[in-house]
Amino acid sequence: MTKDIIQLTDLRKRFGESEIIRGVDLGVKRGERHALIGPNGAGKSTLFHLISGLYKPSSGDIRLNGDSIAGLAPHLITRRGLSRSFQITTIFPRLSVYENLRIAAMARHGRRYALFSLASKATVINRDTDELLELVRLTQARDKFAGDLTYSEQRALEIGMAIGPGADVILLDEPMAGMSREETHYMLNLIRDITQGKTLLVVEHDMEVVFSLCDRISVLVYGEVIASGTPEEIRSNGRVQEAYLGEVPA
Ligand SMILES: Nc1ncnc2c1ncn2[C@@H]1O[C@H](COP(=O)(O)OP(=O)(O)OP(=O)(O)O)[C@@H](O)[C@H]1O
Repeated sequence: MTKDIIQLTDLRKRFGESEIIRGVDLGVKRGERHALIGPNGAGKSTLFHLISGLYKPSSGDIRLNGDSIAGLAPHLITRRGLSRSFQITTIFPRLSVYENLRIAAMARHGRRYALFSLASKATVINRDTDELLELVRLTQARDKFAGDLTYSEQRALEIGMAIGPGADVILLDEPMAGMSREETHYMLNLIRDITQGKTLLVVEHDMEVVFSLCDRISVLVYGEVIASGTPEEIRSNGRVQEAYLGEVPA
């Protein structure tokens, strides 16, 4: 089995005349935390949409665990063990925190679940939901409407929804967007915890977060990966310094 759990090969995406993803080769190793960074409009969200199945590639390949998932529908990709969160909030505001997470926990058992008896279904799902509540640190808020949570609690719930189905690979799109320093710190610890033993691919603009959280970083500029490496390698890369104009922490 390949070491790369996600493998992109000469991946391209065109919208009409414009090629937004221009021949991306990228490997994400099993068990690593990998950041995808790049200036606004570089194509980071587009790349996430391609990996998670929201967009179909114009050409090239996407492999998950060695198998091609290029062009598969999002729910089929989730079933193969890849979940993502979105920049926009995807929780159900008029359901409680517990009910939201219960929906995500139900997705964990897929078709196998239909074979359980009613009683064991309830037991397994309640256990998984309690575990999720604790993992995203929302046990105190379990009975609140999701819509009444603070902003950072909503983002934590959203991450819970993304990991609920039990994915090995988690894609997070700007998890720190709009957060204060304190909230960022809280979220950073939470992400460290929930991605323990899993693979994380994260798009994030906060360079301090990227450099402290991730094992490897890839830099996307105008639809091309200009560098991929450890934080040290990325920090000392001339092309990255040029693209970032000193935003990379020393
Ligand atoms: N559906 C679409 N149709 C046409 N152009 C699109 C579409 N989606 C994205 N683009 C274009 O692709 C380019 C890359 O957009 P994308 O949102 O992927 O960048 P990004 O790196 O995620 O930016 P940001 O950091 O600002 O979120 C932009 O120029 C955008 O206008």
